[in-house]
Amino acid sequence: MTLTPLVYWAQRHEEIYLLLFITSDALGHGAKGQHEYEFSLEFFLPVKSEVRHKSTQRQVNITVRKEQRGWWERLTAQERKPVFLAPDFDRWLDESDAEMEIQEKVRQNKIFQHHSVLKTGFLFVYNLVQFLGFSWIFVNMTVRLFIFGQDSLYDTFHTISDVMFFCQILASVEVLNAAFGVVRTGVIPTLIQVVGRNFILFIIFGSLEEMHHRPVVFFVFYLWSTIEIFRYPFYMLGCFNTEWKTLTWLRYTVWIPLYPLGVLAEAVAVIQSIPIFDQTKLLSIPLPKAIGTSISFSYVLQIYLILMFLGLFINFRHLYKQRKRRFRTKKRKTH
Ligand SMILES: CCCCCCCCCCCCC[C@@H](O)CC(=O)SCCNC(=O)CCNC(=O)[C@H](O)C(C)(C)COP(=O)(O)OP(=O)(O)OC[C@H]1O[C@@H](n2cnc3c(N)ncnc32)[C@H](O)[C@@H]1OP(=O)(O)O
Repeated sequence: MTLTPLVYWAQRHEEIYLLLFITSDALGHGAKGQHEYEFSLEFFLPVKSEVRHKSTQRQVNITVRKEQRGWWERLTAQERKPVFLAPDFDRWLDESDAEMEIQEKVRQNKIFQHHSVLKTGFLFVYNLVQFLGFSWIFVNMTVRLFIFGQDSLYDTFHTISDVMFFCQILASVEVLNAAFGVVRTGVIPTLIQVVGRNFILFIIFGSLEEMHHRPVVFFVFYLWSTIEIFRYPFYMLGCFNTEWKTLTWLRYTVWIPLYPLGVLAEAVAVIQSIPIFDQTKLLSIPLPKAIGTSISFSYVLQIYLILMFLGLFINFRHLYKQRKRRFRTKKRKTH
């Protein structure tokens, strides 16, 4: 038995919406089981041949595009409305409301485009500044290593630290970017990365002069900057939705040896600093007079050593997932 569905309709200047309700009692037939549904409409004016539709078990949504933009005084060519046809009040708008809806969409679109240009510009400049900073660090350290050999390991802090301070303070922006959804990444891995590095830079190296001449500074700075000279240009290309395959591969591969080595170098720095904090009592936590002593900062460092390996585990897993995701989907243009 062929049934006629209930058809609800609404229009916009460019489209017609039809909503078909497929119920067995459509138009009062009250029949059960599987049925065929059929209806025909002669539209008021010509429409385009391509039709979009989405169905669920009980309804079908159809969108038909008008051949010419405009407002129709009715849906069908014949003046008498077919019995199965009714207005879709959920989507019904009169002509002026539909016009306002279009204007609102255009306005929203403009705002979105404006925001998107600002966001891209901001990210591009941020990544460029970081790239230049870390490149300067990397090139400077490499050249000094070639010229001065082993001696260069002992004065890394004095030659490099100002630029490293600048880049790492600026890197805090990445936590905000992640937190406010400016980039599609997790807050926790970014926070671990930024807090972890800044702890080493400002507390271990920055506050202890005794650490400034240690070769460990060289290894930590070199490992940090090596990944960043690939990561930031990768993001710069990403701002324009493009990529260079080799760079992508490097960004998502070089961390595999660098990250554990980086954490190892940072751990060595923390371990080397423990006796210095013990001797100097720097940053020690004072206790009430009744107890009469203070807690050495080295206890905090021991806890930090454990956190470091936890951080390593979380970020290693995160980077591994990002790598898998990246090499699974190849949706970007390649150059
Ligand atoms: C809660 C506080 C606890 C503190 C505990 C402290 C524990 C300490 C542990 C410390 C361990 C840290 C050790 C570390 O310092 C050692 C080293 O760094 S060694 C050197 C090697 N290191 C690395 O390789 C890591 C480098 N860093 C990173 O990769 C990132 O910082 C990280 C957050 C770890 C991962 O990056 P992300 O999640 O952003 O991954 P993606 O690159 O895949 O990006 C995801 C999407 O976001 C887009 N994006 C991200 N940033 C930008 C940007 N600046 N500009 C434009 N676009 C950006 C990116 O393109 C991706 O988008 P899409 O998916 O569309 O391509």
